[in-house]
Amino acid sequence: MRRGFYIGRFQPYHNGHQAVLEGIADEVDEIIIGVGSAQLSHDTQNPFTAGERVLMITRALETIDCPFYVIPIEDIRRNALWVSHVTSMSPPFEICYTSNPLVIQLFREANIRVKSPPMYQRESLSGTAIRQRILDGEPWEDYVPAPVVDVISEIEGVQRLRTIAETD
Ligand SMILES: Nc1ncnc2c1ncn2[C@@H]1O[C@H](COP(=O)(O)OP(=O)(O)OP(=O)(O)O)[C@@H](O)[C@H]1O
Ligand SMILES: NC(=O)c1ccc[n+]([C@@H]2O[C@H](COP(=O)(O)O)[C@@H](O)[C@H]2O)c1
Repeated sequence: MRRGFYIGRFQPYHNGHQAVLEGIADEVDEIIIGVGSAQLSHDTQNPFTAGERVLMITRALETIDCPFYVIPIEDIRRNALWVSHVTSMSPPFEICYTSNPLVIQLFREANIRVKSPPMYQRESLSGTAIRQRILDGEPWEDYVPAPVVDVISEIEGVQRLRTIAETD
């Protein structure tokens, strides 16, 4: 059984993440998606709770042809221990997919194979750009899978982000 691990904050989960996961689905038998910085929510860079992000990802991947698990992972203060923390929370995996330089370094030092997927339309497909569009009142819905639009609507996420931004 070949499992791949993909980590991100997913604030929100967007079409770039979806494209990466569709690619990973062709390479492994099962996917583990780590929802990073799980303890963070209700700030302008991290508006959504871990549970809300789990909902976005689970619904967006409903039709993917690969079994997957979504697990929240809180940050810890010691980078040197972080990979052990991750592996203690996750089903076993043999390859980590990430483009984050610190994550690459930490996994390589732990002798876990790392692969960096290509970036898709990075100018528009980034959590930062999408949060800014929401705040600016510009259309953002085309940059995330349709179920993510539904989840953000269900939790009144647009209003939350705007309210938080006023006080942050
Ligand atoms: N457009 C994209 N195409 C492919 N991979 C992406 C894209 N955007 C982000 N990623 C990757 O997805 C993983 C998770 O990223 P993350 O959740 O931080 O998204 P982000 O869009 O970079 O968010 P933010 O702008 O909030 O930091 C990282 O490895 C990141 O490099
Ligand atoms: N010491 C730690 O807690 C530690 C170290 C490296 C990455 N992380 C987390 O991993 C995730 C990486 O995701 P991104 O690639 O989206 O930045 C983030 O949530 C980040 O906080 C945590």
